[in-house]
Amino acid sequence: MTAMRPAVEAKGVTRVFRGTGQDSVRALDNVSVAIRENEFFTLLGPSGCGKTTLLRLIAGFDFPTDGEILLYGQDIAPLPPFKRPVNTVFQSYALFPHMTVADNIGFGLKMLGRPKVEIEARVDAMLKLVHMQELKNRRTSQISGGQQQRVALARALAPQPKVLLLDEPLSALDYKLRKEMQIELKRLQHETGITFIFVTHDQEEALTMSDRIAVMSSGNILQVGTPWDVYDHPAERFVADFIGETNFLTGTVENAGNGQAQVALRSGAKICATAAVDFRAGSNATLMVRPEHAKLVKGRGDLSGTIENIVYFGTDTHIHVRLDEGDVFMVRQQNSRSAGCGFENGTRVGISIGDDAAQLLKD
Ligand SMILES: Nc1ncnc2c1ncn2[C@@H]1O[C@H](COP(=O)(O)OP(=O)(O)OP(=O)(O)O)[C@@H](O)[C@H]1O
Repeated sequence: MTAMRPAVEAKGVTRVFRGTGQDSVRALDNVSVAIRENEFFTLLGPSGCGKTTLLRLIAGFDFPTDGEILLYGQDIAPLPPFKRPVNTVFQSYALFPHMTVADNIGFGLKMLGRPKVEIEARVDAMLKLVHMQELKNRRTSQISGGQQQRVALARALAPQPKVLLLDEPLSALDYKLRKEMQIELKRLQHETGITFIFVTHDQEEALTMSDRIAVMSSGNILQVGTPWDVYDHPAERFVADFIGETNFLTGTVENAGNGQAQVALRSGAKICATAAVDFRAGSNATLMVRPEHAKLVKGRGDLSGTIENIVYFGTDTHIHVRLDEGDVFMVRQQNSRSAGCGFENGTRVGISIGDDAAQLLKD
């Protein structure tokens, strides 16, 4: 099956930046990952976790200290950046302000020495792809940020790379435009069939756009999975905490097996949880419960506490409950037009955690 063939593979890649004297930074630490052909693959993680470093190694702007990068099974170490079937869209766009939109888009093809008629046809096709035909002869200094972003994409796509690397390409755009461009990028990836490797530290952007996400921290990939995998079945606490909002509860595992566990909470309640790895009975455990998977009840629940804060968000309401054990637990309720959330600050409430709501985590 061609769809499963890795387009890009990192095998045991380490990149150490040596500073002056003793200090050195291990930006990537023995990273292995396989990115499939035609995939929208996202590298997600906090600032400094190594996302850009991995992208630069794939592009050929930098070299691994150890390990190798394969493109369709071939080690690409000997290939300089311009010989790799890979192109990059930078955060800054890096357009030429004195050139027209069309000349910017055709620039890479011109550098490759392609014939003029081919360049013109390709530029027209790219203008159509990014819906910019009308602005063909404008200088890029005379178009908006969102339009510049489209030109940068068209320019990177014009030479028909097999892989497109995108380093936080939407971060300079305002919220609405960013949302529009997210949909636009998905459409472009779908229409061109090119493998996209997208870097972001914005978890919402990663969840909405990606086929699969690699969650990174301190030079390591902690989990690779679909948006659903990493949101609903995070393998460890860092992933659960970094993606979306979540509640953590501590308890003791009573029995576990076959991906399930029963955990006794400090409140005395017993909760059934899914478990990505095996846990031994008697061990201490951290449970994760997403705020939308818990329910406030007026009587007794699995947990009990007092409402401390109610925050209205339009589509939903976040209700913060101070548990009797001391921590704050957040419940998210969807709003309806006809009624408020039905609770008030200072009210004693129970929190009910459904059978399928909790996940046991590795710390
Ligand atoms: N040329 C360099 N020399 C020394 N250290 C570097 C160099 N480039 C990156 N680093 C360090 O390597 C680590 C990873 O950096 P990288 O740029 O890959 O992170 P990132 O996840 O892309 O972060 P951001 O989201 O802030 O762009 C950081 O600690 C960074 O300071």
